[in-house]
Amino acid sequence: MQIPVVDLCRLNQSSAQRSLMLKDIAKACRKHGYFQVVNHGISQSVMKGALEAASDFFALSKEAKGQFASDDIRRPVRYETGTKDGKARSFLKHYAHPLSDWIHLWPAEPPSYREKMGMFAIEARKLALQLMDAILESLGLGPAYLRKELEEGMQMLAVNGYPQFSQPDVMVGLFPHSDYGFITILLQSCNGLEVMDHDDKCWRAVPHQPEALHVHIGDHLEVLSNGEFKTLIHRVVLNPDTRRISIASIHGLSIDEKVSTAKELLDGQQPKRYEDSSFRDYLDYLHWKIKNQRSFIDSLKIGRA
Ligand SMILES: O=C(O)CCC(=O)C(=O)O
Ligand SMILES: [Fe+2]
Repeated sequence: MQIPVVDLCRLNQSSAQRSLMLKDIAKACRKHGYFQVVNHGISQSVMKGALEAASDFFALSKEAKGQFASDDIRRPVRYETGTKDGKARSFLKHYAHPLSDWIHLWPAEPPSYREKMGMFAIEARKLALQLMDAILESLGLGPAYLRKELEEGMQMLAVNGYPQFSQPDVMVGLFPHSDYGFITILLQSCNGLEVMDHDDKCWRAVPHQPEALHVHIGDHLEVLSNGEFKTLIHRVVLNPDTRRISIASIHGLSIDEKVSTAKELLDGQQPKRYEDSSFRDYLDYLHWKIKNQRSFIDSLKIGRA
């Protein structure tokens, strides 16, 4: 499969190169809802360090990991594990921005966890701000659109561990879903991520490319763009050859800041198609959601009860 690739080198070259890159970004976001980014500025050692920290965390005793266990999705640091309903994933989710507000709540074991994961969090955020700037500009919203709000925005790291398993019809890693934020930057240790094609609705595997990072659109960018860019449905299949680690860095506005469709994109022909909502609204929605109810993004669509 042809994966759209964005080379970030071109961001800082001539303005002609930059506008070509913005066109590539807009095309990838509109047609696919995802792309791979290369020359992104995050060093191999920082990426390797984060994957090692994650792997060392998952190798800790049940008791050590259990102190973070909770099924209250509103907690800022939360561990969950287990094989249930045909899926097998362990994860540690933690808020990551502003780092000094949260890092002391992250695991103190393994001893290098905070440092290695913290480095990745900082670098991923820098990249996310650059990408979001470019994505919003590519939508026709002036440069620096929402920059202050995004700089003060939230970052959540989902650190995922999946077992090796070779029967995809018996057990998967993660069921189809979309992420709530503007964008997700994903680092993966090996294959396993699959994305749903916007056109034919078939699943496509996203190959692991060690030097690249996968980026996809989340619910709140669909809202901001009035549906011009669609959130990406994705899932994880278990790898038959090896255990798998992934780190998803999810970026959005701060917890109580409502995301509204950009007024610049609305007119008589293009009425507003989504309700405003914040990250807290998303958490509340998931908290109260009755099984099998609509997804968060569907719940925001206007006029489609
Ligand atoms: O493990 C992956 O590749 C994806 C993880 C994911 O979708 C998530 O944490 O939201
Ligand atoms: Fe996800």
